[in-house]
Amino acid sequence: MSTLVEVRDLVKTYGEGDTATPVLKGLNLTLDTGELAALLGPSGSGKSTLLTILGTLMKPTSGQHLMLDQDLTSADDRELTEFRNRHIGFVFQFHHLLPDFTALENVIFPTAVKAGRETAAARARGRELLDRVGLGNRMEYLATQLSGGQKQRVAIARALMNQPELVLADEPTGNLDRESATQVMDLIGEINRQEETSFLISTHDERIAEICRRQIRVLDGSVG
Ligand SMILES: Nc1ncnc2c1ncn2[C@@H]1O[C@H](COP(=O)(O)OP(=O)(O)OP(=O)(O)O)[C@@H](O)[C@H]1O
Repeated sequence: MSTLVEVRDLVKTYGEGDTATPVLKGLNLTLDTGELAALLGPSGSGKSTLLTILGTLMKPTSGQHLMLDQDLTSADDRELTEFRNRHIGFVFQFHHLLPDFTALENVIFPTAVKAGRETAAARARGRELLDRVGLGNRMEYLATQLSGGQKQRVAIARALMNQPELVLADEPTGNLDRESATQVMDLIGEINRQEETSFLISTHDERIAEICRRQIRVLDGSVG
């Protein structure tokens, strides 16, 4: 397995002076291609902070962040946006689907907007992904006509549009009942096995974490 992501001595402190809040305190972590890893840790331990940095949405205060052998710590905003669009997908606790649009439109719009147009290829990929996540018969449903678990499966399809090497998921099952949560995790596991996409999934749910092959625990600003 090859190394996909590497962070070394990662430090993140919010604020300055009296209000400075150190969150990550020299964290080291390596993720390989094709990993399925759970990110665990008490509330406030810095899981979301780490995911936000790994997603290139925020820079660390100090430390090194490499992905696909590129040094992202020294990249500028334009380079980071391009890198993120090509290589990283996101799934959040709340699906953030556009309510007045169909499942298919929700899957292809973010990519279409970034590309400046909606192509036939994007529509074909969107349809294929919705089939993959078991929503082939719901493509034309509006987001508001879908259940919570179905919406989250649309969000997973959306995250996969650009064939990212890494999908970062921040409590993707946090808002779902047990059965839907298990279905969403089974789906993530299946995609991970079939496509070699690495997943890093923050969760409070040990049952969800056990489904993952690796458990990464954040404690006191570093990985235990
Ligand atoms: N923008 C910010 N400014 C100041 N402090 C912040 C900011 N974002 C997060 N924090 C603080 O950083 C710490 C870590 O927050 P983070 O959201 O990363 O934790 P978490 O492990 O994801 O928590 P949870 O499991 O509750 O979602 C918390 O103490 C939080 O208050």
